Amino acid sequence: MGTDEAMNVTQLTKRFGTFTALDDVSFSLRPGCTSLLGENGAGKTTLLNMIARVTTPTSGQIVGHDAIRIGYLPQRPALYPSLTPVETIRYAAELTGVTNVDPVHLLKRVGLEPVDRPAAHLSGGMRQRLGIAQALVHDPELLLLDEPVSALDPRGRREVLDLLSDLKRERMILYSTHVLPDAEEASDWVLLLRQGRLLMEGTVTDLLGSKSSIQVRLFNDVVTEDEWRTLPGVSHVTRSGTTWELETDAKDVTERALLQLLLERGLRLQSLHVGHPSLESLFLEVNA
Ligand SMILES: Nc1ncnc2c1ncn2[C@@H]1O[C@H](COP(=O)(O)OP(=O)(O)OP(=O)(O)O)[C@@H](O)[C@H]1O
Repeated sequence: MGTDEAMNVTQLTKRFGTFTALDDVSFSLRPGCTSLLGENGAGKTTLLNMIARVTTPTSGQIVGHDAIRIGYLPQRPALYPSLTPVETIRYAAELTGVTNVDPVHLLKRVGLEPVDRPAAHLSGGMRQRLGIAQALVHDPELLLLDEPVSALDPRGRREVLDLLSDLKRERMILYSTHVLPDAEEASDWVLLLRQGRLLMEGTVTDLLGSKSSIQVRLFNDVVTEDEWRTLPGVSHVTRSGTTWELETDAKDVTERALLQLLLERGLRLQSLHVGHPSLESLFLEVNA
């Protein structure tokens, strides 16, 4: 293991009967924050469960995870609905045999006031932060989080992603998500899983390459798919409802040509949004 690698996963495979949920996955976990990106059923939970030692691999190994303390926030964290945040932390500390935890301090660390309200009455974002605090009780060196933001509203999502960006300065984090922008937010490194296989790994910039997606909506939907396709830089055109999505590797050139086209045709723009390509088109790219 190199000095920068805290844990090595080697040829990890997990089968459930004849079904292979994780297939020959190898990577090294680095310091900082890594996101595990993949669609539903890609094998994210299966991988996290094995790193957290909840389940054992069918074959392959994980080297280094015995030497580090690991905290795990599962997809559906077990919070006792009737316990207040302080009681929740005290209970988690008792279960893990930790005696020196200051619940109020820990709750403040994750941005929660020690409110006198049972977990059942907290907002989704607050409950998730309480779950994170619970996973931090024994001061783990590696924090594993399974889809920590997917069930949250935009505000809760923002709060938790900001918290991860903050926490990654003091410990390693590995979190799973099926949404590309969530992977981009807090992570320094991304592992891309599909159907149990590790498709690629790298920084978000590596994964995206120079691809952008331009979403365009007109008041009159009169431009044809072929016309969008002939704009310079455009490699892929899809349509959802009245919105066209143009994938391009030269967004400025495409945008200019697009505006020129509208001007020439006297068409009015309803909305234009430049963002990342979808996860699906990333997969197409990798498989090409
Ligand atoms: N105990 C099990 N028995 C049989 N199949 C399982 C079991 N656990 C997971 N699987 C299957 O393994 C595959 C990967 O599941 P996993 O939960 O790891 O995916 P995931 O990427 O976490 O997806 P999600 O976002 O839906 O949680 C799925 O097809 C799932 O149905």
